[in-house]
Amino acid sequence: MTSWNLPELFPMLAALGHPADVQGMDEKELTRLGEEIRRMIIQTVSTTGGHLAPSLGVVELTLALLHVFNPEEDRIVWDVGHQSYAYKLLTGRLERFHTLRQMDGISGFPRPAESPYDHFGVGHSSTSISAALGMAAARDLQGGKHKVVAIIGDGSMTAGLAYEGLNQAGGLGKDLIVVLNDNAMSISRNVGALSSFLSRKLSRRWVQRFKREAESIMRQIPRIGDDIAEYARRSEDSLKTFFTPGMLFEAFRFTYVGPLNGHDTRMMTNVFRQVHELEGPVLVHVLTKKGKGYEPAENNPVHFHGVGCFEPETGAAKKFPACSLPSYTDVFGSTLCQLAERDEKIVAITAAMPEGTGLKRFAERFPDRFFDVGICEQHAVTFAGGLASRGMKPLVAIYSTFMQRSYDQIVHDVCLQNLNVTLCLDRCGLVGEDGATHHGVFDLSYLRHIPNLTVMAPRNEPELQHMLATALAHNGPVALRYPRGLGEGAALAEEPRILPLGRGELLREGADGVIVALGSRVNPALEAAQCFYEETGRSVAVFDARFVKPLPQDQLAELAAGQPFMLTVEENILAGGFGSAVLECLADKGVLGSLRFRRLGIPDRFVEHGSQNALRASLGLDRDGIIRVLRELAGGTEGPGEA
Ligand SMILES: Cc1ncc(C[n+]2csc(CCOP(=O)(O)OP(=O)(O)O)c2C)c(N)n1
Ligand SMILES: CC(=O)[C@@H](O)[C@H](O)COP(=O)(O)O
Ligand SMILES: [Mg+2]
Repeated sequence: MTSWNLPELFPMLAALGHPADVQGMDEKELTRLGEEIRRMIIQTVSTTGGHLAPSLGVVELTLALLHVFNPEEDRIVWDVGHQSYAYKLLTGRLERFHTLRQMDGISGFPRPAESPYDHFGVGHSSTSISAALGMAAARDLQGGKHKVVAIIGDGSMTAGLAYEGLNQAGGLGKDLIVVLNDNAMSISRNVGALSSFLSRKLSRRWVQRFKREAESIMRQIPRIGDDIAEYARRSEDSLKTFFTPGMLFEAFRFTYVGPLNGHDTRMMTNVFRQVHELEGPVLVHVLTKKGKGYEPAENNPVHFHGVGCFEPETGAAKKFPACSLPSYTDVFGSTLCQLAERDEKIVAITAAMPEGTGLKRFAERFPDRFFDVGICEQHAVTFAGGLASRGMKPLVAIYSTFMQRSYDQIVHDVCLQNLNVTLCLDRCGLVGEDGATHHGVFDLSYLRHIPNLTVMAPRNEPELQHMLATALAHNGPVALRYPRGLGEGAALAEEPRILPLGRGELLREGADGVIVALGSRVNPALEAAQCFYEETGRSVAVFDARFVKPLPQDQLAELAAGQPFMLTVEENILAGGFGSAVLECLADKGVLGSLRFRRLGIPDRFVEHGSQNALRASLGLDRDGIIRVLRELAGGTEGPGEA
């Protein structure tokens, strides 16, 4: 794509000198520009992967916003930001758009470090209203006159944080515009009472019938019935207002406008111009279609929510070398179904991500024991606590990065009460192209210090099976973390077994040093030790700790005895992570002695986007990185400390 002749293929996009140029365009030009934007997004994402359907759904909305609001002065905050590709194309990133989500390329989400038009960093949902309100409060304190606009999806409106923002906005009464992009979809079909409320269809027939029946009832009221009926007839439009979603937002003291056709640019620009002059908080409700303008995505918005490379002509996934390996997510999902067949107390909870967490099959097999709570991670954990308090065995499957939202619920509503809740943290470690907002690199540090909680990580597929069985059989809360992507190719176990708690496994003997690895880093450690032996004749032991809590303390103390060095390897931030736990253990046992000790993990900074393998290599967490540290330790040289 770098060789594309942009002026030839995308003349209007290429001619855009400044986002404000959109303001001078007429309806025809905006339509043509929208077609170019769609074509660019489809072509680019077909080779880079990314959030296709969300971005295609807001092309007209983005054009209407930039036709009325000037991102030089006005502040525009996208919620999640996965739908911001059109916005990026219109705000100076056309030339770099082909680097989308690639290492050293532009991010898949708005990032202030990337562009002055990205007014707030997003990626986790439902933050836009709070952030926008903060910007409005700053504006008013600084005597500013610009507008602040948040664009939030109906799925993101299921999170409590959104209502915390609405509530304060209504209380403060500041000028603030919230655009609700309602496509009736989260990643899957949207769930919850709000979703059905928002999508309530006011059929003319239903309203007519309601009016007839209501009128006949009113007229039966003695003496005053006719007057009331007349009054009701005159206030007919309040009937519609009463039944539109407006009443919900008006309860938050927002002026409600809508619902509008979110693909009618002209009409939206007219409405935004009027809204621009309104005072106080305003909510504009637009109805859009996820994947609009690309039939495969319109027909399958779930698949095309976040998609890998595909053939633009058909939407078919681009075939990479046939790979039959199951993903960790697949193994999790199938094993859970196997265990749930024989234990009806097992129930499963997702926060709007049944496909991503591998719970789709469980939902189909055990519909009564499956709960999609919407994008409500905090609620999910406390809801599980409630289930466990009544003897159920709830399992909460939430990506590591999103589980960060549930920290207090894990402490207060699960571990403090020592409840049988299993937390399954998928996407732990470096997730790749989603980048800094999505890497699951903090969970070991935010979990291992919580009393009563067991924390473990599998090195391969059968270990995941055994750990899931162990977790669901354990009396007390358990957290299980595993990476995004394919497994190691280890044969699945016919029958998952219960592991001895707090016991690791020595996988390779050696007296010339020892590597203590965890989860996804165990196999690279084994490969590194073998390469190091072939290179130097030195034999380094490799130990899979399996448990971060309870740590296999006695095994670690025995392992350290007599060894020249110990190296820990984890895909978690070093601060407070697994290596820290091992170091604390050896220090507390007084066995550090003259042992040279090094920790390999994520350094004290946020890691950008790129492929998982490229990121692991850049941080020295792959086989070659581990070999480099073995050479330093064997040579007695102290390395640079944290990578
Ligand atoms: C806190 C949090 N949980 C989960 C996600 C994963 N996620 C990303 S987009 C999305 C659905 C958002 O739905 P909506 O806001 O309606 O946007 P749409 O994709 O429909 O445009 C989810 C669940 C997230 N980004 N943040
Ligand atoms: C935007 C968002 O937060 C999700 O769509 C996320 O990108 C999904 O990640 P996976 O692709 O790992 O399921
Ligand atoms: Mg939606």
